[in-house]
Amino acid sequence: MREAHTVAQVRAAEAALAGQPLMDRAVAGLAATCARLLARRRGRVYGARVLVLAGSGDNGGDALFAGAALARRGAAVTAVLLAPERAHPGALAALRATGSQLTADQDVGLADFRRADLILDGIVGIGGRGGLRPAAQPYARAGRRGLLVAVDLPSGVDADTGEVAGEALRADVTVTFGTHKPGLLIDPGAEYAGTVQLVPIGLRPPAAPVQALQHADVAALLPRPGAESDKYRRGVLGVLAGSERYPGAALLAVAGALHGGVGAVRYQGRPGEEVVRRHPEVLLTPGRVQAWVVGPGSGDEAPGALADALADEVPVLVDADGLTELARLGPGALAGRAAPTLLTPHTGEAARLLGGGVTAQQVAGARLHRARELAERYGAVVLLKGSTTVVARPDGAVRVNPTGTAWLATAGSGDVLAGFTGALLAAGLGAFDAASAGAYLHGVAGRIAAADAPVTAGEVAQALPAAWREVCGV
Ligand SMILES: NC(=O)C1=CN([C@@H]2O[C@H](COP(=O)(O)OP(=O)(O)OC[C@H]3O[C@@H](n4cnc5c(N)ncnc54)[C@H](O)[C@@H]3O)[C@@H](O)[C@H]2O)[C@@H](O)CC1
Ligand SMILES: [K+]
Repeated sequence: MREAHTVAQVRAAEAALAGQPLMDRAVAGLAATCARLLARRRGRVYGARVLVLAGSGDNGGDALFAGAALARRGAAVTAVLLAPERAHPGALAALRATGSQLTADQDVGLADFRRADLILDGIVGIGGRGGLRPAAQPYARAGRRGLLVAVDLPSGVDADTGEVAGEALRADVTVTFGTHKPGLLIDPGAEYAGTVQLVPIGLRPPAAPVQALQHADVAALLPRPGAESDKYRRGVLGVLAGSERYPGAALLAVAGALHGGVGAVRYQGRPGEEVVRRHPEVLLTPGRVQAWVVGPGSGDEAPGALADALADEVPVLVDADGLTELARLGPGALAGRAAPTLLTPHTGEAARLLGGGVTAQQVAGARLHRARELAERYGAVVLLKGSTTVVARPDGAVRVNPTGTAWLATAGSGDVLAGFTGALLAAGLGAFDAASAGAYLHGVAGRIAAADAPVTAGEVAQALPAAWREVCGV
């Protein structure tokens, strides 16, 4: 599991270790990574051209110290100071002692930026506020041929949220210290971070408010039938999806559901005959279910379908047209429910649920904040889909999904996700776990099915068993 902590938590954990050589540990890890990258790229560190961009705080200090370490191994290092009068004095002295060039001339800096083999972005770290300052902005736009290594996080990315106000430096590798920061896991910030490497420095932060699960974590959550299981004990999922107008959504939601570890899927929507023709395993008779999926392709039938599902005191996953109807009704529609509700909006649906003129673009730019806001307002677990899928609980706990491929942005992909995740709910997972495991496996299936080429939602559903096997290591 990757864990991410807020700036305040990092500061508190650092304060608890006052007197320990935290910066030395950070710099040692940073310099070792840079040396490894240079050796891989050009065979050796000796003779490499390295540019250090150093701001006014300890982030700049880390970059300058690492530059000094590389200079001692024969790299030709230039440091550009963005706030010369406030640069870290000890780190400046260390770099000066190697005979490296120091300058405050940004034209020299930009020329070196374009031709360096490796650039260290130490403009600003967890102390950064409010986006890049004007002196740093040209570096976010300039072309380059070398690798860019962000120190702790890419300058311009908000550490706590992943939001980017204006511009940010785009890194190939981010070397982060002590713990991940939420902004490294959540888009748009995550996109700027490249590959993230964690350098342990001995911090002991509290429970992480933001987590990213990995294979073993998800494998531990997935349902496994015991010797005593029969189809009813493994759970039955009810699907209220599809309509005369949109029968495809029903087929895809059911296709996802059939791979989600339930004993049976009970389809209660309109195009029942077609569903059974394609999926003969499906039950059409009414009866008890352990969870509902409602909304994909429900069209005009969404109001009735949503009311039916919410009236049943079992977990309910609301998607697509169900969400549009819920946005019309408002959070009050969920107020009386004792069983969990899971909402799976894309950014447009999330904007509608939030109301008040919030746009899809605003949701995409502040995923963490908006997912938490929705979860709190509706008292429901929210799975906010998109370039980084974020799962938020009403108490603010968040899991960020690390799997997926841009090819998953295809028609019907969300229907498969809804059916599959609903099945995990019916199989007994809590809403937070079902949402995180559902998004995770759906992303792995997308990658397997797409293999770097366009993919259909049906193919993603077919790849779910392979994803399940990969994640469980069988
Ligand atoms: N505190 C510690 O124990 C450790 C800190 N470390 C490093 O220290 C960094 C934090 O250092 P600081 O607290 O000095 O903070 P930073 O170096 O991140 O930035 C603070 C400085 O940048 C200025 N600043 C704020 N926003 C800016 C912006 N948008 N553009 C330009 N300048 C801006 C501030 O005026 C302040 O002088 C971490 O990111 C990490 O790199 C590591 O060495 C590990 C140990
Ligand atoms: K930085």
